Amino acid sequence: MTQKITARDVNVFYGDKQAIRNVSIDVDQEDVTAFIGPSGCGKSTFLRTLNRMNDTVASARVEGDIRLDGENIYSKDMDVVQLRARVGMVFQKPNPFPKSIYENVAYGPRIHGLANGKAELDGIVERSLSRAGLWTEVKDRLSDSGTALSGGQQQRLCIARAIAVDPEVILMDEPCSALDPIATARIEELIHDLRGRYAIVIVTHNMQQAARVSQKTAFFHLGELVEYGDTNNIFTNPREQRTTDYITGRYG
Ligand SMILES: Nc1ncnc2c1ncn2[C@@H]1O[C@H](COP(=O)(O)OP(=O)(O)OP(=O)(O)O)[C@@H](O)[C@H]1O
Repeated sequence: MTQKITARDVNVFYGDKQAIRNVSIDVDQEDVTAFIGPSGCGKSTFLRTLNRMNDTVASARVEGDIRLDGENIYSKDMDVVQLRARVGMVFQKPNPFPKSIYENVAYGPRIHGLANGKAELDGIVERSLSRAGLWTEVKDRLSDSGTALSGGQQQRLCIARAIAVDPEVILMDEPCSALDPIATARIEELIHDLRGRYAIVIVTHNMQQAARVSQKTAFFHLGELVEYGDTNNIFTNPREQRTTDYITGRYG
């Protein structure tokens, strides 16, 4: 297993309030890793440390060591725009730009200078939409607005947008929580298809979803990483009482 991300002794504060306590974790390249835990336990906060999205929150402070392929992502030399292309993110609520489907996907490659001319850009757009499982549905209406798509299609468009800049890691923060069961199933299938090409980390409230899509599961509680291991073990044979309590529905 190749470790794509290594995090050591990570603490996150919002002002005086500590949201993450001494979290250390390795994220494997080949796996889908799920972050689970009750509301407010810090899953999203920790996820957002992995591409420095917390930089956008004025009160947030991150301590500790987080590396992408061994490179310290909090070092002064790190180009955050570049980092967020390498570590893409998909949010809870689909958030396409109010632009055409084509532009939603083409925007990133264009600003990162990934395409040499229109034909190459067209190729990236087609490949990204195909990988996101959306191409056949939208290929005849690429100039329609991204916001006119259904919620599930919008979320796949956001995944295509992340894919378009050729990321190494995709972070997903409850990507299905605004979607119906059919759209959810499509995203879960898509996560299966994308596995291996990208390291994927998904925050989910839904334990069945974590069990279905992930190979590794991390259980967070009150800002701590209580237990981390193979998804099968976490759900069938957890080591910690707090994990047992959570997966058997005693809280959360
Ligand atoms: N921008 C912020 N400013 C201040 N406190 C915050 C901020 N964002 C999160 N918190 C606090 O940090 C803690 C962890 O929140 P976080 O959203 O990471 O948890 P979560 O496990 O993802 O929860 P949920 O599942 O409800 O989204 C909570 O106590 C929350 O109130």
